[in-house]
Amino acid sequence: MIPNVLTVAGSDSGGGAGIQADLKTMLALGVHGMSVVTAVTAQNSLGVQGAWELPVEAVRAQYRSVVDDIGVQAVKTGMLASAELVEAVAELIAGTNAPAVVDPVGVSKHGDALLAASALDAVRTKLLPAATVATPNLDEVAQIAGVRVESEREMRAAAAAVLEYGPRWVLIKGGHLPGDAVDLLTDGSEEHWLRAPRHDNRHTHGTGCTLASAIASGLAKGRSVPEAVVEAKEYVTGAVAAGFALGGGIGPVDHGWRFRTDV
Ligand SMILES: Nc1ncnc2c1ncn2[C@@H]1O[C@H](COP(=O)(O)OP(=O)(O)OP(=O)(O)O)[C@@H](O)[C@H]1O
Ligand SMILES: Cc1ncc(COP(=O)(O)O)c(N)n1
Repeated sequence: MIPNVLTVAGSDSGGGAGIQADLKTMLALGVHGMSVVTAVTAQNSLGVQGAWELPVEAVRAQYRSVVDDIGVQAVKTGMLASAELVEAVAELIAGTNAPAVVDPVGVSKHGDALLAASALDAVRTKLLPAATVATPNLDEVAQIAGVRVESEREMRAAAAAVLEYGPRWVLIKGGHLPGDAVDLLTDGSEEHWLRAPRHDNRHTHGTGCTLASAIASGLAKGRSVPEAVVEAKEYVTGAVAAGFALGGGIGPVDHGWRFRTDV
């Protein structure tokens, strides 16, 4: 049986992040990808030119259509845009009997806001408690938990601060620190450090979405959280290494890097 994985996220018209990155990752990792669109962005390699949220009713209806008939073995959330959408999605995933990977997307790589400041409280009190794994980057940790991380050592305190909000596991992504690309996975008792060489490639659009979707795909296949995260890290590291130029700015990671034999 092919496991079903659902992404609840925003559309990136440029195809590098959001829903598009999620579905490509799911295909590459051998699961059936499905989507609930929360917002539509006009986006390319230069930034986000516009964003439009969907009504809560449209988000709920998409979710129910998928879960009630097809069923899901894992859910991933990304851009949720507003407090109203965060609350609705948190309630939906809390009521679904499947692991949830929550990527608390705050701003794009170019600094465009993808979440209203007024939604942060709902992220802390509703969304994070419903997460099996939360995957904040360092900017999101600062926004959500008020903890600034400037060195690998400080990632431990950041993880503890995020775990206070109730996710079962947290993966602190250290992609924005200099040096190796180091992430910390912990549930408060086990600690797993994931280290990969930093690829000196500016075409890294979509790393966060890709990593979270890869984790959800692994969980849907029945992997444990640490196993799914190790495999997802390998996948995203290869995708960053193969990232390619597109447009005039930051190009996407290559979701198809494992399939390429002809370029
Ligand atoms: N240059 C790089 N080389 C190798 N791995 C990287 C690089 N940049 C990021 N990563 C890895 O990619 C994953 C995503 O981390 P990152 O901190 O970039 O997430 P993000 O900030 O949510 O993504 P984005 O910056 O695209 O919004 C992590 O596993 C991180 O270590
Ligand atoms: C619609 C949408 N969702 C998420 C991101 C962040 O992308 P990432 O953190 O993977 O680079 C984005 N740029 N656009």
